[in-house]
Amino acid sequence: MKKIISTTKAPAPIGPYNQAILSGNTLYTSGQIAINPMTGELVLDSIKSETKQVMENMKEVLAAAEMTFENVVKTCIFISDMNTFSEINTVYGEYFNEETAPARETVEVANLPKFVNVEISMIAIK
Ligand SMILES: C=C(N)C(=O)O
Repeated sequence: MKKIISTTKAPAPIGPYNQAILSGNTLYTSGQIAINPMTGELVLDSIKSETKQVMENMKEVLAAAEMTFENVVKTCIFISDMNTFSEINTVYGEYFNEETAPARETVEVANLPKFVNVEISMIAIK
């Protein structure tokens, strides 16, 4: 069974995808970028504020599926510049308990939608 997860508390999709799909007990989120859902504007002031907006958006997507970061088992971080890795980790780490943090990969990519600097997707289990 495939259930579409949707919330106005996170940015609306900017293409032909949904914010997340729940399949059984598993939630597959789309990649979040730093769009402020209230204004529709990108938050690109600093890599830290950009990462925080991404994580806040993701928190709302998880909440729409009645989940939290505690449910997350895997994440994928796409970044435009590996030199920002440390700052992204600092913000990202504030959302997870170090001992139960999910599996993850981080990859530098040539470009991201809307020319943002970071995009994060997650898989979570209920
Ligand atoms: C932002 C996205 N997740 C996308 O364009 O696929």
